[in-house]
Amino acid sequence: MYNQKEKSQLQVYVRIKPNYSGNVIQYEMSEESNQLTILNRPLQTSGYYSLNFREQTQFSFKDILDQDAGQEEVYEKVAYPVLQNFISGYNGTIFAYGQTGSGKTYTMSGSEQQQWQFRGIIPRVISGVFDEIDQKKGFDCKVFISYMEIYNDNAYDLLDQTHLEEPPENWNKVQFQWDDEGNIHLKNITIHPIQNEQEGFDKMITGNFIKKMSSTPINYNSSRSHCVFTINLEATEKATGDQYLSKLHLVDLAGSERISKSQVEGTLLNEAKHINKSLSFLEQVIVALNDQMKKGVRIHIPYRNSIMTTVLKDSLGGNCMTVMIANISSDLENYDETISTLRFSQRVGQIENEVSKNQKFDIYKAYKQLQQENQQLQRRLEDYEKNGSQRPIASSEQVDFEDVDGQTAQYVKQKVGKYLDESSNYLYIQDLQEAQLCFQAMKILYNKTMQEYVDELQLISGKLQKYEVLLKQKKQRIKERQPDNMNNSQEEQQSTHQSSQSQDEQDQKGQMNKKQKQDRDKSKDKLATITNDQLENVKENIQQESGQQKSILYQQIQSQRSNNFIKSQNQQYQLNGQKNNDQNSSGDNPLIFNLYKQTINQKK
Ligand SMILES: Nc1ncnc2c1ncn2[C@@H]1O[C@H](COP(=O)(O)OP(=O)(O)OP(=O)(O)O)[C@@H](O)[C@H]1O
Repeated sequence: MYNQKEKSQLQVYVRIKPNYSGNVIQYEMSEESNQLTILNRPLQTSGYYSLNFREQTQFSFKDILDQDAGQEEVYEKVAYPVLQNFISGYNGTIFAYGQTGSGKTYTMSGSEQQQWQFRGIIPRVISGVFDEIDQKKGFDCKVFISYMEIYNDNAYDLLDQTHLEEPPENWNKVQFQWDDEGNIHLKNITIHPIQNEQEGFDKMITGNFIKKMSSTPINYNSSRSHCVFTINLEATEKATGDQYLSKLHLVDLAGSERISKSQVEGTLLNEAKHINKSLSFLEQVIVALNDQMKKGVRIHIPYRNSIMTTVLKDSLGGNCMTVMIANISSDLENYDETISTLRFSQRVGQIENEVSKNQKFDIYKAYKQLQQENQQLQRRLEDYEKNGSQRPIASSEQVDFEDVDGQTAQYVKQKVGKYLDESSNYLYIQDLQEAQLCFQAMKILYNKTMQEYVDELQLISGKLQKYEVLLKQKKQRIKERQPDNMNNSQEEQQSTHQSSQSQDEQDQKGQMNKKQKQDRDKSKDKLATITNDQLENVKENIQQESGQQKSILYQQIQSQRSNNFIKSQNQQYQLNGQKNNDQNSSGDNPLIFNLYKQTINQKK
């Protein structure tokens, strides 16, 4: 999107018409650099454009639309960017240039059979304009259409309904008038407001119909005229009342033709001469513009030599974003014309336009502003004459943001903002009024920043108060827990120690329990996997073991018995005096039973 006053190089696209004949120009395309290289040349060349071996065969473009490029792709790549700028208030031109039959009308209007899917740039732009306007919130938009034909260097209105009844020779010619500043004004052309795309299509169809009616039966299939379909947009910003006016020319030029080759006579010869003449005037304008650019000084550009160059004055070297489509044929028979179109396109591609947004000058607004300024200056002059010095501006003369429009207010605020945040080193002030606004902007910014600081400080102090209360509560709790002397604290320490000890013990216990449980679980798991044979083995082992134990016990009991027996015998002997009691030596002796029990328990 362009900002105010920017350089814009003319953009040139090449579109290659599909060729189904075997005799073709061979070419190569480089996708990265968008270069088209012609690889072969015909054995024999003749006619208008002479070729030699030093002929340029490599050409650069904004983009190459090869034979398979569809109408939608052409619209998206070529027309849509121009349309977007047009909606934003910049002038635009799209023109198709090329030899007869190379596809100019197909590109601009579409298929002659009127198949909707093959519609060209003009109907697509009409739809696009209304789509874009729908998105343009905050603006009131009005769209106007005019349609003009330039035939034999005369211009006619294709939307004048009277032309449907009158023969072309009775039609009013469009008049061109140049003002002192070099602007062109048209007379005898109707400009039609349209509300929607359907009304736009209706105008296009009406214009094409009138054009066809005017064609002689001989040139029925070939457009022998230049056609200029123009859309004007008037966009008014609702908030400010500012108006932007932009115009978009969609131009289908007549085909360049080699007279000797076409061998035409009479009317057709006359037409061909006019077409070639106007195209050569177009070429002269392009050459002059290139010259001007190279030299860097203003030279005369011969716009007035033909009506077509007059109409395209703004589009070539003026305030306009201009795009050219060079339509070429890849038929070897058209080699010279194709090379000629390619050469012409390279010269066009070097032209630079200077584009800017077209804001409508509101004379009433400007008058009011000047009146206000004048009053202020007069008062200051009076004061100066009275006091001999400049007094400060009285508050009644003070201008503030409420007195200026939204755009000015925003501009001043942005300027001051940039100066204060140091993205700009200077603060340029145009007049006293702007100086007042700058100071006010600074005051607003200062107050805003101060308010932000105050808010931040209040937030911090609130947080601090909260922390203070929490701190107090904590201190209080600590105090409450501290009784009169340190003993308590020792006790506290001890109890803490004990509790931590018992805690340790509990932990240990817990861990042991846990371990035991784990072991039990493990054994359970093991038991679950033991087979019957293993169980029998275990049983046998236990039996063997208990047998061994029994015999050990038996031996122990025996020895005990004999000891006891000896002891008791001794006692008996001691008590009864040498009396022998055999009863105490029996196996059912309670002493043996207890010993047995004791041993079993030990074993367990
Ligand atoms: N890209 C294309 N795809 C399919 N058909 C095409 C293409 N370009 C052109 N044609 C067909 O070629 C024929 C000639 O095209 P067109 O009338 O657009 O040429 P022109 O350059 O406008 O000729 P003139 O200068 O005589 O008006 C038409 O029948 C058109 O439908």
